[in-house]
Amino acid sequence: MSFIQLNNIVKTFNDSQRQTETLAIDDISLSLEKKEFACLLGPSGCGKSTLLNMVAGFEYPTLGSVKIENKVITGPGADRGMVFQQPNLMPWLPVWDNVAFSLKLQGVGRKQRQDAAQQYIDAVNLTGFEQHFPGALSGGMAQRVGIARALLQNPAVILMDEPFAALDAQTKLEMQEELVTIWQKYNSTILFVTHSVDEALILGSRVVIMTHRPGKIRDDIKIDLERPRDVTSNQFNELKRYVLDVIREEAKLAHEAQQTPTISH
Ligand SMILES: Nc1ncnc2c1ncn2[C@@H]1O[C@H](COP(=O)(O)OP(=O)(O)OP(=O)(O)O)[C@@H](O)[C@H]1O
Repeated sequence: MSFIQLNNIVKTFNDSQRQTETLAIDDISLSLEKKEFACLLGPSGCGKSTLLNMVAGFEYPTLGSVKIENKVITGPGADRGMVFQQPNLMPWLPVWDNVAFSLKLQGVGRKQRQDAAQQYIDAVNLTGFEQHFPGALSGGMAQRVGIARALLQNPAVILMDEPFAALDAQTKLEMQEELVTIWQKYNSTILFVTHSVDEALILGSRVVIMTHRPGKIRDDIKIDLERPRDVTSNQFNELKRYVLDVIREEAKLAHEAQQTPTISH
């Protein structure tokens, strides 16, 4: 039995005003093992975020089931930490208090929250910035706070929706390296949505490619490259060529299909 199981997922969204429904995901089955770092890659609108949100418990499948440790997911839980593209920090709270926000909600005292936050602040290389407020942080630093906040709950699974998309290239590279270190240190299972082939191949132990909408699994590739990944190596570039070919073919099919996104009632 796999750690996370998505079984025959179909997802439609209804637009009651326009009397239409969108078939976003069409029969996806996917299993993730513990400690996997799976990157979800696919064209815009293919349902990557929807799949992630179902594992998070923010969305539910129309058909099929999403299970973690063989239990159907019925809502968000502390076993799953989410990191979004924007970290959505509380501007009136210093870094440490943002990181430990879930403990504040549980009524945990200040000293305990501060102590609990410290190891995660250190893990994301923000030592010394504990008392800074979000307004004084760069984009990369703010995203580090978001990651530390997710880690503090010691989740078995970290769900990441394009967390580095808004960062500059240099910061992105640093954050990718740090994330791999964190993944190795905390033995996390990560499901990571990205648009970037390079990012998927730098991070993933597995890259799952989706088709254009309605999303299906187009390819599922195990990435055995040594870490840290050498983006200039032949093996990296062979894989990159392969993935780019699949994506180009998918884009061509999408263009040819010229499919209308909605089904009228
Ligand atoms: N709450 C919603 N209501 C209606 N339609 C939705 C909703 N959420 C997603 N969709 C539709 O479902 C499809 C899949 O959306 P989703 O955001 O999962 O795709 P994505 O692959 O993450 O896209 P992108 O890469 O552009 O972020 C899209 O057509 C989107 O418009």
